[in-house]
Amino acid sequence: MTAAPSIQPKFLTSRHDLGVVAVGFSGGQPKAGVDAAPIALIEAGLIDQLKEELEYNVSFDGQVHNYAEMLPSEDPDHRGMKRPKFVSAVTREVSEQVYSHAKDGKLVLTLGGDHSIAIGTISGTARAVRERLGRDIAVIWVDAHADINTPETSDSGNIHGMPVAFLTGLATEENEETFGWLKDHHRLSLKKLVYIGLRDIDSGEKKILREHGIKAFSMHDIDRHGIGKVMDMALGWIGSDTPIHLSFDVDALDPMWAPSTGTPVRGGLTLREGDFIAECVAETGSLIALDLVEVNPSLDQEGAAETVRAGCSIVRCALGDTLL
Ligand SMILES: NC(=[NH2+])NCCC[C@H](N)C(=O)O
Ligand SMILES: [Mn+2]
Ligand SMILES: [Mn+2]
Repeated sequence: MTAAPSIQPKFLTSRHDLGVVAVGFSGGQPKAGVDAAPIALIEAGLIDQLKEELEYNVSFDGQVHNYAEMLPSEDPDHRGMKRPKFVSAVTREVSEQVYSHAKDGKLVLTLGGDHSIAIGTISGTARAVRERLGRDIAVIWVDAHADINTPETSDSGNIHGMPVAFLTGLATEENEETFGWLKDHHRLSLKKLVYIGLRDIDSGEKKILREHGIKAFSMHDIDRHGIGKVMDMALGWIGSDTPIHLSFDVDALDPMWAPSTGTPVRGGLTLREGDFIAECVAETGSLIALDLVEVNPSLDQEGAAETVRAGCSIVRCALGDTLL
């Protein structure tokens, strides 16, 4: 039996209030099955643990949204993007759901879904925090990938490789139906973005990271300095007076710990390093939102239970489970 976390939240109304959004969405990439992740995580007991062991008052409508009714009748490629209208409509809806929790000062946990859903989650918290506290948020993006392709630099056309470009305004669109709904109040500053765990970055993305001087700690940096020093540097860059949204792609972990994911890359974080990142963010008291994405139980089925377990572990650590 674990005792409740001892975190002192700096930007939330209460230590105990948690909004959960379950996004069973796979339209940002081509592989089916990532939409089943929220159910798998919930069936593994995640939400019950948050209620019973970590003593959160969980607001959750009990629904895993699959957004099938939002599927547009036609959705042709646009600037090379696949399913642009569908992803735009779903992320817009997710943005509203996350916003409605965050505007009340609740911590928000979103269970994905592929990483395109971060267009919704981060825009939702950015807007709520601006309205509620008059501040900008920071984002810690833990991932093997940078997901900062613009439609033009992307080789795949998969929108789960583009969320950061849309959130930061590197990619923009006029049409409301294809991300034109993203306004300034939804956006994230490139200076408030920190990456951890990168090891598979497209050449166009490398150029973007360099040209904009984006703060990024690759696996190379983690090998060189150790995860402890990297977390000190990452959190030092953000500073102690900024609310943090943690967006955790399970493929940041080595496939040894999280094999069931759409774009696995070898040479990743150990589960302990992933948990440590989450614990360090929890310890700051600045966490306002957490995404866990890209768990796909139908890939590498022998590894699915392991991957789900790893995902649950990351979430519990970020919510304070392992802090004294
Ligand atoms: N969220 C992810 N797993 N993203 C993988 C992106 C892979 C590649 N960079 C692309 O643009 O398609
Ligand atoms: Mn990834
Ligand atoms: Mn990702």
